[in-house]
Amino acid sequence: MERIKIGLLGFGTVGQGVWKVLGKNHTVFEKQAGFTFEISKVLVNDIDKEREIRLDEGILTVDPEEILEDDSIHIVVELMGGTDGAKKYVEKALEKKKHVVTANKALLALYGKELTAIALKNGVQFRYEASVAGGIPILHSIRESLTANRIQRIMGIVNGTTNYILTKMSREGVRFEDALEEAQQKGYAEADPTADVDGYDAAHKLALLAALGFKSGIDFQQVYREGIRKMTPTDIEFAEELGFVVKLLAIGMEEDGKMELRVHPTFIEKEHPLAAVNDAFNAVFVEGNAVGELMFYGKGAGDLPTASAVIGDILSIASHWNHSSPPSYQLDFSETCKTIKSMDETQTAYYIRFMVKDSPGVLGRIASTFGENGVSLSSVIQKGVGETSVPLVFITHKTKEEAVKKTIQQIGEFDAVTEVANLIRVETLS
Ligand SMILES: NC(=O)C1=CN([C@@H]2O[C@H](COP(=O)(O)OP(=O)(O)OC[C@H]3O[C@@H](n4cnc5c(N)ncnc54)[C@H](OP(=O)(O)O)[C@@H]3O)[C@@H](O)[C@H]2O)C=CC1
Ligand SMILES: N[C@@H](CC=O)C(=O)O
Repeated sequence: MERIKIGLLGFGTVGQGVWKVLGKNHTVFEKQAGFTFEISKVLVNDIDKEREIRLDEGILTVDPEEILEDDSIHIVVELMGGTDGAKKYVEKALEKKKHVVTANKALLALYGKELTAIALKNGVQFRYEASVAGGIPILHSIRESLTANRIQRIMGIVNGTTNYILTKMSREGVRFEDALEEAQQKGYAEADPTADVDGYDAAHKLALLAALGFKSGIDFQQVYREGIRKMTPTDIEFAEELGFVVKLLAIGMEEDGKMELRVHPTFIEKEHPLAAVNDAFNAVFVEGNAVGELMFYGKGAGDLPTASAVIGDILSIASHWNHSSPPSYQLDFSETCKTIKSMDETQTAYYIRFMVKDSPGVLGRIASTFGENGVSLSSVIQKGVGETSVPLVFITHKTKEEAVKKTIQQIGEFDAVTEVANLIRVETLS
């Protein structure tokens, strides 16, 4: 049986996952693909580092040229993360006419268009199913299975680390720092976890989903992004009391050629299908004009689920091995980017928490200011009578963000208001 040699760039959580799954299921792959697969070289930073899997001497290297210049290696799998080094190596691999598989959403969101063009020029495949939602086959589904639709909405929990942190904080009252450390130990977090916590990772994934779903180019800088650092135990308790759970949502919509692309912590009703998605699980809700509403659910991070998607890509490449023109599996990176709406134009409901001096008439004055700006309210909660500064919480009905910001600015100037403590968007089912 012919042997396909693979060079791995990176042997961390996902790289070792790929090694394990290839070892575990290799007979199935051989039968299915008609090839044997061998990981012949693995690039790392530090050969002597303690790892769960110890490789035979000679496989690990710190020299990328041992993979990129080796003509017997046909597939390069980039699992090192980061953008600069990864871009340089992926570019070179494609120029050397090697197929490339990557799980690196940051790389794709910033340089996907360029790399796709190089792959096309060299007649090789460039695949990245693992880059969005780990083990969930979401890119393939949108790209292939849902192609008969005009996709109108994509909304999901696409970052396992933040979902793990929010689940632990809400259910077990675990501190933010402790929950993050657990997520890092489990291999969910990026090498620099600010990418998770500050919403960059989810924004990279949303950019890719939008490119594919809404058939647009990507301008990553225009994706609105907020992370979960501002989530306090106080806001999580209010969410619970008001019948909501907090999730970091990636929301994309397209209408009349205009896209809305935003990532932010969101209150969703407990009955919402995404409310039941906990720990490092991901879920992506897709709405198409023929199929209606769909929801994809599964493990969005971790060694084996991510390896499942990476190896799926390797097997797809193998299934077209001797074809003269392999299918172009490209996102629509080549298209120009559709207009992206500003946040001021966005319409949603809001949770707003002020800290106020508990004096007569404060609540009435604040409520009237909302009314004067055309923002109608659906709930109000005041806590801790008689204290010097107490929380006063409002939930608005759906309204334009511009009006909400203007109202908050006016209220923030009242003497009785000591702090505009938080603003969190609310997505409802209706
Ligand atoms: N973890 C997850 O659940 C998921 C991760 N991804 C993506 O997969 C990729 C890999 O993630 P993950 O496995 O978690 O990352 P890790 O940090 O666990 O592993 C990174 C690996 O790459 C090596 N590496 C990093 N930079 C260099 C460099 N400049 N030169 C040589 N080797 C280098 C590291 O070497 P050394 O071992 O010596 O430190 C390590 O082996 C990332 O793009 C990530 O976004 C995608 C989906 C899920
Ligand atoms: N750090 C990412 C890993 C998968 O993409 C996450 O937490 O989702």
